[in-house]
Amino acid sequence: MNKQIKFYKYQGTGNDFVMIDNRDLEFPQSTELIEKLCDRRFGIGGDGLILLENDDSPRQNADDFAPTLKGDEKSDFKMVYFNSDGNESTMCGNGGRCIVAFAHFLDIFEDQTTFDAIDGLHRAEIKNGIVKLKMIDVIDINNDGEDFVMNTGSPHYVKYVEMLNNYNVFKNGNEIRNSPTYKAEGINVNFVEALSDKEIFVRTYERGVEDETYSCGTGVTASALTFMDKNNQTSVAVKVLGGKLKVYAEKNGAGFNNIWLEGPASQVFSGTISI
Ligand SMILES: N[C@@H](CCC[C@H](N)C(=O)O)C(=O)O
Repeated sequence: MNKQIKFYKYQGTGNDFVMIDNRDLEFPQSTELIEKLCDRRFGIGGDGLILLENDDSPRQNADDFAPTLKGDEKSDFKMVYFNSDGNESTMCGNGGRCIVAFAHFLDIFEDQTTFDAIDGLHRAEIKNGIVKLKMIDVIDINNDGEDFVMNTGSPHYVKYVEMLNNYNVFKNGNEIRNSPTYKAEGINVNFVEALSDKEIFVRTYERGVEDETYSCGTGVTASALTFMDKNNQTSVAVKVLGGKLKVYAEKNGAGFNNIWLEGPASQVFSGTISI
């Protein structure tokens, strides 16, 4: 007999996700099923799939993220993220903003929340469809030739280019992602063009999607930090193919802390699918 799965589809600046309320742990998780649900022809379609679950993890390093959480107190929910290739992956910034909008829709919190993700606890707030998400601290920004490499919850490569509108993001992103240094672990590759001293344009080739997406939150964050570092700034506006985001951060030694990613996140449609 076919099983019916209730799903919601969310997007944050065009980075789109199949969202499932899995607080009852009934979702029959498998790589094949998730890949199929994310398929744009045979499934619902999405750059990734996200499970919203109850947070049952013992707290680790909670102080930085949520000083209000003590001992075995729980956060409001847990985010489990999978890329469209069906594999569980590291943090997704736009997915994080979308799950906050989803948890708000489910009445899990009113306007501010703390949730657990693979890279630790995240604070977030929502107002008029705009979600502001606190990202993990970035310890340092490394150089690879003239380019930059860092971890903003997921691994990112940042390269500055000109005429980004006409740039071959798929070809060049795929080449860097599959180069000997990065092939095994994989890396997300961001191409950046400065539009002014207040705004950058970012296009990203995503690991696990193995294609360019309309936006990548952890990639936008990484790109923004390189620009803010160079220009000694505490915020920057970011244009992506799917809309606009903003990043705020404070310099801390070789890295940054108090990093926030802000932008729209919304429900597109919902339904049931038989598997
Ligand atoms: N779209 C994401 C990044 C998702 C994770 C990435 N594909 C990886 O596997 O590292 C974002 O918005 O941050």
